[in-house]
Amino acid sequence: MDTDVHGWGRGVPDDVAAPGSRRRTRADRDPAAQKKAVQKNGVQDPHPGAPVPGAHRDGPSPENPTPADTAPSEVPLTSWPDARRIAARAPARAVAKAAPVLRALDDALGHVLAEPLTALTDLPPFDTSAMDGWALAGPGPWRLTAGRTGRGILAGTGAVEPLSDGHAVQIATGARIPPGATAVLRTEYGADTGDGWLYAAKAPQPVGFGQDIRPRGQECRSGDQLLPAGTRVTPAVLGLAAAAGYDELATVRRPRVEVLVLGDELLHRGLPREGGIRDALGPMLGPWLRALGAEVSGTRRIADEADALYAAIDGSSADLVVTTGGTAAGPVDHVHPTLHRLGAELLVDGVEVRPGHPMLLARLAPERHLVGLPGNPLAAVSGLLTLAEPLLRTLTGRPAPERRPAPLAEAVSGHPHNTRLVPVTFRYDEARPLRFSGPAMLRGVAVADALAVIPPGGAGRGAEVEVLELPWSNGTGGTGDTSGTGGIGGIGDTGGPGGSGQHDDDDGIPTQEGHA
Ligand SMILES: Nc1nc2c(c(=O)[nH]1)N[C@H]1C(S)=C(S)[C@@H](COP(=O)(O)OP(=O)(O)OC[C@H]3O[C@@H](n4cnc5c(N)ncnc54)[C@H](O)[C@@H]3O)O[C@H]1N2
Ligand code: MOO
Repeated sequence: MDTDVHGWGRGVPDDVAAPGSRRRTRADRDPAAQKKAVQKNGVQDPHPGAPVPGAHRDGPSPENPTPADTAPSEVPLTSWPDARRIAARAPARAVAKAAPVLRALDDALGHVLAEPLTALTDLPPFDTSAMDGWALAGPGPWRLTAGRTGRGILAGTGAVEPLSDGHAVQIATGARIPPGATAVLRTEYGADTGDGWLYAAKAPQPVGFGQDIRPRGQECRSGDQLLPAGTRVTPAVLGLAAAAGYDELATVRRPRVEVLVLGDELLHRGLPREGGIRDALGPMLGPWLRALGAEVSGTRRIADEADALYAAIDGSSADLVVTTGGTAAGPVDHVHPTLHRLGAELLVDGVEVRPGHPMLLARLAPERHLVGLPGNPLAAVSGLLTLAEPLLRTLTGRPAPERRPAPLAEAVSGHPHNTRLVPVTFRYDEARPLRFSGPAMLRGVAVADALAVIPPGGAGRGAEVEVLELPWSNGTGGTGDTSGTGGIGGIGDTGGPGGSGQHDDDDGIPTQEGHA
């Protein structure tokens, strides 16, 4: 496509002309740019001691001029790695203060441990039989005893009688080992001759000391740390916690998030009509934010009207307000002016990333933030993963995920100065870029496992790039054959508009090998 809708590439040389400064002129898209610059540069450092790149918070200097010293409409974008760092650090104080929430085990799934899970008991709590068979004392053959119940020793019985040397008693898996027992003989290895004697006639080898006994504390001792704080509660964690003696778990309070969807053109039912299109973000963001650990208090549609947006943000008590649309310079793009009116502190105002560069992060109050996602749907996903994900990670007390690079299955062209986030699917341990990944498209990301982080300038085939896994991904290389799910080798390139051309989609970025 010839049109450059992104402010870079063929049509827009300003980035290219000033690669060192990487500034863009904001005045053409925002008449309030000068005001914003003053506000952004005049705020107090939210992280004393922490550098806040691109925000010019350190007072005037030749390298770091005041807005008055520089062209007033030029505001630097934040680099993509810095934007993620700033977002991750933004709410640190809130987390430190938040008291953990005690949740019953059956209410804790998906939450995050606020404290380490420490064993409240030894596991196993007593010496226990690993098999159904006979508990033995010393070498055989053994004189059989019936035990107190006449049925041998069952699991869950209280005190057990000691076993004297040369004797055997029937025992069930999980039952307590009687004092004096030296091993367990499995049912299938023993021969009960009916005359009161037991022989290890069918055992493949002599019965060793301690055989098929699980000693007390084999898995853990009381007081051992089983899991660190920050662990997400999975079904397996629930099982372990129960085994270790817990009835309830101390969990991190889930951050409350409210989603405000802006755009009078958005329809909520039926087919697109009369210039209107379906709201793709309302249905997507709530569940996605929940998958990132948030409690979503609601998704509201707000009219393209400044006072309505002001009232919605001002009246929200959420820890994080997420807006969609209205970040650019259109006549009804009210996000920037509204943040200004609210006296909000812009921590990030534009990021060197494609798609999604108009994304923003603001502090509304000491412990309340707003992430402004661009309206183009894939740009909104980019903003979600760049700003909301790190911020929610901190608010939910989760550690940063390990950086997992994956080799690219084919070359991906890059922006000259900006990071690109490209939907990929994992196939045979490689990350395959997906088609239909233009800023306004969701068809690629709907079948993606991750977004690959393409550094400025692009990355060649086989280059190891960072990947941001989607919450529902099976993990790098773990999915095996994904053909038919829209990968390059799947339905994505078998037809349809944009399905066979050299360009990926309307973002104008060639994705075929050799064009990077
Ligand atoms: N003069 C400029 N124009 C634009 C710039 C720019 O820098 N200067 N940036 C472009 C980029 S890049 C993006 S991304 C968008 C961001 O726009 P907004 O955040 O202001 O969003 P809108 O204008 O409201 O919408 C953009 C686009 O997305 C559609 N949209 C919005 N919400 C939804 C939704 N919930 N579901 C589906 N689609 C949605 C909307 O209809 C528009 O087509 O600005 C560019 N313009
Ligand atoms: O690049 Mo925008 O951020 O069209 O999507």
